[in-house]
Amino acid sequence: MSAGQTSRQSPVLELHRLRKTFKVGRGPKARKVRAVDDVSLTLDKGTTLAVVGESGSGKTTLARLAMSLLPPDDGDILLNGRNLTGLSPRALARFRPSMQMVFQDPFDSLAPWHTAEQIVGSSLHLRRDLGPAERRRLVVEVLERVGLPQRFLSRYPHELSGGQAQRVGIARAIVTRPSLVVLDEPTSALDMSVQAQILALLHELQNEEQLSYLFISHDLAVVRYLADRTAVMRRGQMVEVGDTAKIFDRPENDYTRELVEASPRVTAAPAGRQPDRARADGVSHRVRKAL
Ligand SMILES: Nc1ncnc2c1ncn2[C@@H]1O[C@H](COP(=O)(O)OP(=O)(O)OP(=O)(O)O)[C@@H](O)[C@H]1O
Repeated sequence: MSAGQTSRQSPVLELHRLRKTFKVGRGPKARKVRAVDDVSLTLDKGTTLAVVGESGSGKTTLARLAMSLLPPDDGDILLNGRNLTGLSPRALARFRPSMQMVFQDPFDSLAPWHTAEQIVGSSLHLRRDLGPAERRRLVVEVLERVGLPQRFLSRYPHELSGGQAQRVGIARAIVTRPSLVVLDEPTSALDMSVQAQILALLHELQNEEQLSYLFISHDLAVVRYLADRTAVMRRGQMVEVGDTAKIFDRPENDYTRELVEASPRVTAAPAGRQPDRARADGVSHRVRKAL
């Protein structure tokens, strides 16, 4: 497909036969690592697609490709039907507000010398139509939306708890009303009770704003809570993808089965019961209690 081509009623994100190889080491000891090897995936509007797999399986590389932060060696990336592959950095910049990311460690991802207002407002830098008052109004609104009242506007990251900092990270991501939000282990650096609050917030925001999440995670209990569909990666390849309940209850691939069985906190949903994220059947007992 050619760059910039569109199609109607397409998924929010389409990854088509993506490949990415890294060269590791130098000289005669140099070798190639196939970080992402022929991976195709789609993400529909208002849904969550989780990508799981052991460390080094290629999840982060796939997320960076999806965000067009890294060029693929081969394959296509389509956002709302537009092919982003091969676009110049300048052309790509126009799509940046539509693709946002929430990072694992909120403190690492927030500039320490900026206030919450500046951090969230930075996402709006392309909105030249906004005057200072309107920009501030949007920032106040989104911070309230994530549970931070106006007094947080002037706070610096070091004046925030982990959960509050992650709320600022989420506000920064959603203030542009993005088509795609990549959640890169957004709760794994947080305390368990805070984790549950952030998950509940992400779930609520998705329902209200029809957000589409590509969710990278190690925590299968959390995946079961948040994801409609789950893709399992191993050594750069997609070994299985499907509805989350099916992946967890009736995995077809041996590796998926091993992964699910090795995660003690993931329980099977009761027979005959439809997966319902709101009931949080599969979420760990501790997270469920806190929700
Ligand atoms: N910039 C890079 N240069 C060289 N090799 C890389 C680079 N980025 C990733 N890799 C390699 O690609 C493979 C996939 O890495 P990736 O970080 O995508 O996996 P992951 O599943 O996200 O792992 P983790 O869960 O530990 O974050 C690994 O073998 C990794 O060492």
